Amino acid sequence: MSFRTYCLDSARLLEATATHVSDARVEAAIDAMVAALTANKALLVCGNGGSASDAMHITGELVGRFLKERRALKAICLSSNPAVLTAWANDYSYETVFSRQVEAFGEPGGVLLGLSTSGNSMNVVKAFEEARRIGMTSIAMTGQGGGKLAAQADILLDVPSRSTPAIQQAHICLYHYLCEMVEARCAN
Ligand SMILES: O=C(CO)[C@@H](O)[C@H](O)[C@H](O)[C@H](O)COP(=O)(O)O
Ligand SMILES: [Zn+2]
Repeated sequence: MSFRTYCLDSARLLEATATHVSDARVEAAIDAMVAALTANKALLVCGNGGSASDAMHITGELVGRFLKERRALKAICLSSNPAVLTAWANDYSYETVFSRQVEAFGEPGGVLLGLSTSGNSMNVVKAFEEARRIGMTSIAMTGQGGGKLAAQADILLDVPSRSTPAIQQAHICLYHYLCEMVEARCAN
């Protein structure tokens, strides 16, 4: 496949995502994030592999800055502390590395944003179970249908594809949009 074809396929998936993921669902995600962050409640973000880097990317935009000068926003990445991840996975289980941190940092009124292209990564699914127990709003960014996360998430943003890298590319577009809108509404 040529790079041109690859780019055109990626563009087609973005177009399909714009149709499949309704503005109403995206607005609901923005509203939940803004409500939490303006109340100084934490936004927790997690994912595995490429989605772990996405979780770091999102929290970097919000703690630091995206496009505007404004106050810091309380966004915490659950995928980026190797001591916590390795100790807990080594002593207990990898399946609970994120739920343990939701227990530590989560609070009623906060938000959990989980990224999983399959929607079936058990550590992300268990983090959503813990978020529900605590009384947090949960947002899942997934591939088509949402997998197991579809039944757990309050708000599902599912990219209509089964290709992990293609879904991740659409996730970047989605979360940059979320960051831009959240930053605009949390400007002061
Ligand atoms: O970045 C990639 C593929 O593009 C991989 O590292 C990928 O994120 C890993 O295989 C993940 O473990 C996949 O997990 P998930 O997206 O199904 O939750
Ligand atoms: Zn990748």
